[in-house]
Amino acid sequence: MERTLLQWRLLPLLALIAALFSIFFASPRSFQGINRCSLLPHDHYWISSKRIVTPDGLISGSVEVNGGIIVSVVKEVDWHKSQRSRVKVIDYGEAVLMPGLIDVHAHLDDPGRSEWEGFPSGTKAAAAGGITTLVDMPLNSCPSTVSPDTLKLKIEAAKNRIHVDVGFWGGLVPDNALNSSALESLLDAGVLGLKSFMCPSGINDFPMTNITHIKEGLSVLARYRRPLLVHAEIEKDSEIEEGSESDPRSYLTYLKTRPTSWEEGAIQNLLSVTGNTRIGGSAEGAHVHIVHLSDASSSLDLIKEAKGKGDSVTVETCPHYLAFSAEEIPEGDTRFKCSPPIRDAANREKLWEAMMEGDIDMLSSDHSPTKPELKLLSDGNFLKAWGGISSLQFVLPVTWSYGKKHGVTLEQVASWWSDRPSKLAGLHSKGAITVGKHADLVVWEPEAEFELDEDHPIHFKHPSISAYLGRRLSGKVVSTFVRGNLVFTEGKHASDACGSLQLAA
Ligand SMILES: NC(=O)N[C@H]1NC(=O)NC1=O
Ligand SMILES: [Zn+2]
Ligand SMILES: [Zn+2]
Repeated sequence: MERTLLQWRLLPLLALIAALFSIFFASPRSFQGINRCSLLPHDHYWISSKRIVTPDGLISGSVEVNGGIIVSVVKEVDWHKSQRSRVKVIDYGEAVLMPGLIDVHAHLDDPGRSEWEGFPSGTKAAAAGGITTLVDMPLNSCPSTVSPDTLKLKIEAAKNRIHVDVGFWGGLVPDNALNSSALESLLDAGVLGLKSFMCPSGINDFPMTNITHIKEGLSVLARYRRPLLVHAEIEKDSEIEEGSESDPRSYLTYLKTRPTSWEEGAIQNLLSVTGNTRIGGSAEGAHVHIVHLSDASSSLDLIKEAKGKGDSVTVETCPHYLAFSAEEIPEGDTRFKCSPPIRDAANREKLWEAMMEGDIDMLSSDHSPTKPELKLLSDGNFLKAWGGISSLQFVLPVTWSYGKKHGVTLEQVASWWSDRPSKLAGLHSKGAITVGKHADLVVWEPEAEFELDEDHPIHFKHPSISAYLGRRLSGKVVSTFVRGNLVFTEGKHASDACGSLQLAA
């Protein structure tokens, strides 16, 4: 008797607890309360768009996301009401839905030089620009990423501070290049591949490698099937005579210090060992990727020739080489200083031609900022200022704005910025809108124009040093999703930094 009474009293209480439980933990509102990684209170939803860029071409339809993964891609005509009755549908209308960009060449400078950029600001800028994965370069942080211990410092520094996914390249330097167990331990620790310089890097603890270092590095990389990225410039006599009275504020003076023969010489030297990467060669499985090509003449011809012979070689260029020309760089405007240098307008047109022909495989930002003091903006001395372009947030609109007149298609943009980079970095769960891949997505409006003035919210640390400031661009990023989390939309970021590390297994 007593027991039944107790049950009668307990039951309503239990029901109340159950109701409260369901309100707090199951409703969309409470989901938002606990998932601070996403601005969207849903884990399972559809995204509709009239222009979805898929590997099979542009479609009008919907993409279903569940648990951070793309679980279906359906054309509009095949999309039945029943499929979407119980889940959220976000309809972006005419805005383009594309795989998120993968930037395989960014210097985030963290730890050690986070006053130059840093993981939080750099990855926020990436999210605002539709970039869903960044691969961080091993130099400009302090120390450089050249060993398992220094990689560990990167991993620690990135913890809970990255708004998009991040992977790392390790450094191939004279200290580790001829020591296969040192390289193996760095590769075992999870770097996606290695990077080396054929000329001084400008960073003391990242010395340059010679061709023997590169050859040895490739033989280790072959076993891991990971790439070597190379800054291909080699020091030759400059066209400026010592002691001459050349004006350091003139861009032409700087251009003459790094002529095309520097790129050509390095590439010639580099390609003397890439034959080993051919099928049946001693370094089969390794791959050489030439970063930030600027010279569209003999250097490019050499690369084409090597590819023709079956060498495993790819090449990237950067939006700044496609947008700017030497002729238009104002006197003393060191925001445009980078290496290799931006060359003349005729070269820029040839770079575009190579992009359209497929001779250049992909794009990367080479976002390499510094403190404004080191850009020497008031001095305007091109020979002394830090070389590096700040562009991270704008690479998509820049590619589109300057590519339009060359007839660039949305599919090409997705190939240059997502598909090819995902393959280079071995990020096989990323890079395309297909079933089973991470739901890394960008929604953007190619037709929307905006003025990059002081009122435009810029998320990288030092907007004043960006050469893009003052430009009018077309292509506005509306939303960015990283593994299903809506990390950026309508100018706002999700509050928590929930990017994940992409370490090679
Ligand atoms: N250290 C570094 O970031 N260097 C980069 N800057 C640049 O303009 N080219 C580079 O390789
Ligand atoms: Zn470089
Ligand atoms: Zn770089």
